[in-house]
Amino acid sequence: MSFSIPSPSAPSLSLPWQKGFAALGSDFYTELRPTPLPSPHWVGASHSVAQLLGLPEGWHQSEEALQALTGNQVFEGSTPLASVYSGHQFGVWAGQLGDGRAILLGELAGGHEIQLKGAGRTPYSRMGDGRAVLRSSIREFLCSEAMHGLGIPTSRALCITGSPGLVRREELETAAVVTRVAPSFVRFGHFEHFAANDQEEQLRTLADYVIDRYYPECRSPAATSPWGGNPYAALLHSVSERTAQLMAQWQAVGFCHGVMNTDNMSILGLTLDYGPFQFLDVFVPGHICNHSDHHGRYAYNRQPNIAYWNLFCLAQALLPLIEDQDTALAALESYKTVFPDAFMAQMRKKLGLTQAQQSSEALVEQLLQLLAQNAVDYTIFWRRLSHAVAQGQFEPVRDLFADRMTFDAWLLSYSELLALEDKALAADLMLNSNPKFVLRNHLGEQAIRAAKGGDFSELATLQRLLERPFDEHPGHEAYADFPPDWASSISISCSS
Ligand SMILES: Nc1ncnc2c1ncn2[C@@H]1O[C@H](COP(=O)(O)OP(=O)(O)OP(=O)(O)O)[C@@H](O)[C@H]1O
Ligand SMILES: [Mg+2]
Repeated sequence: MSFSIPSPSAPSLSLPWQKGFAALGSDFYTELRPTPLPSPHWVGASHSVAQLLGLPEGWHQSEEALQALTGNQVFEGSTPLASVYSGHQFGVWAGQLGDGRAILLGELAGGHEIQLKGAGRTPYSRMGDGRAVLRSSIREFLCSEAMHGLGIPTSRALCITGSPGLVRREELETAAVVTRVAPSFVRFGHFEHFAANDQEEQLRTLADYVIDRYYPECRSPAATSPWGGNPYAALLHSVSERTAQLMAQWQAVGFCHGVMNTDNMSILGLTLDYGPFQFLDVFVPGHICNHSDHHGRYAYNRQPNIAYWNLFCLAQALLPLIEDQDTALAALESYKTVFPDAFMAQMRKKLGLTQAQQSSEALVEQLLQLLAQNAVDYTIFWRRLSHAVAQGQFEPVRDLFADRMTFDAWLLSYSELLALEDKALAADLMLNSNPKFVLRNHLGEQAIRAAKGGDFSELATLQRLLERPFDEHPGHEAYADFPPDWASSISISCSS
């Protein structure tokens, strides 16, 4: 998307705000205005999110939009707020947290909440400055839209605005604001907050709000009957299954979140909070993407178990409403089958297999071992395999493995299962399940370096590729290539 100079004659953005989360009352949040940033400018925007929100053509030409989405003025009809939540961070109860730098502008009539990340201090900022830097904002913006392009549930990002205003991290950096969009930004930590403070009335109000708005089926007899008629257990069960599905998608695409604290877990099963995330380059099951995660709690291969641990925290928080511990535990039980089943379903699609065969499980297990032992690039392997099935030519895949004999043995077993499939349909399924483009760290880094120098074209190019990651995009092969040597020296921490 290109930006024109804001025109004073651009129409005023009259947006249809409605009371959603804000209707819960002041126990749940603090109303406050964002803190202005000097001389804002556009950095990037998502046309598809603008369409989702029903924004008028040319919205990004409006000075009002630029100022309001930087937090320098407030849209008419919006009542900005910061919500309170708590949470477990790195497995330890952290007490009260809350939106320390995210400010919810409100909810639009279509049911989309709009939130500014990096819009200034709030009562929940603790020692933080309420800001986000350009670097981390670009990563959040790009990855939100990349995940959507991959078909993985996520918060979305409408735009980034930048400012020459300075923020101190390891060094001085410039500030930016990401406008995030989601049906709800409620986290597990919101429930933990009211449970920890023995505020059962507020806990119930929040749970009722989430059920009525996002999980109305949890009140149906079919959903509540396994749980003695309890809708809160039905909610826990639904959240657990959605989370299991999300983990299956993360694992299948090779996504490491990096900070799976309970305050970063969406009650809607969305990917939330893009901090030190990483898409795997080489397949290393124990890969730790967050430089600050010294014990590897959030390593790639631990994510499904951590999600279950987090769900257990949610179950504990909901216990006053569910009333019975065995029921709460039972509501989580299906995670243990839904996750592996969903993961296998994802892997079968990646292999172009449409039928669930017992032998496909062993095939996937052997393959993952082979990928790890041979230090194979995860995304490139799957894309090459998809083309190999399409063209019947496996040499480019074989080239990725040092241990060719073991790979050949695997290929033989795979070919037997593939022989049961329609080859063209299998190849098509694979090319639509195995992305050519993922947001590798070094690609994000290149866009960030250019943007720091005032050139946002690299960001726009990368965004365009990631929005349609299964398309070939001829001429952009470099973006689908192996990472350069310097990629391994990129260090991503919680600093953002
Ligand atoms: N620069 C900052 N200023 C104020 N609060 C911050 C800052 N950075 C993080 N926090 C707060 O610290 C807590 C944990 O931060 P975490 O990194 O998980 O979230 P985040 O990246 O700020 O935001 P979100 O989860 O909304 O994407 C949250 O309460 C968050 O608001
Ligand atoms: Mg967070």
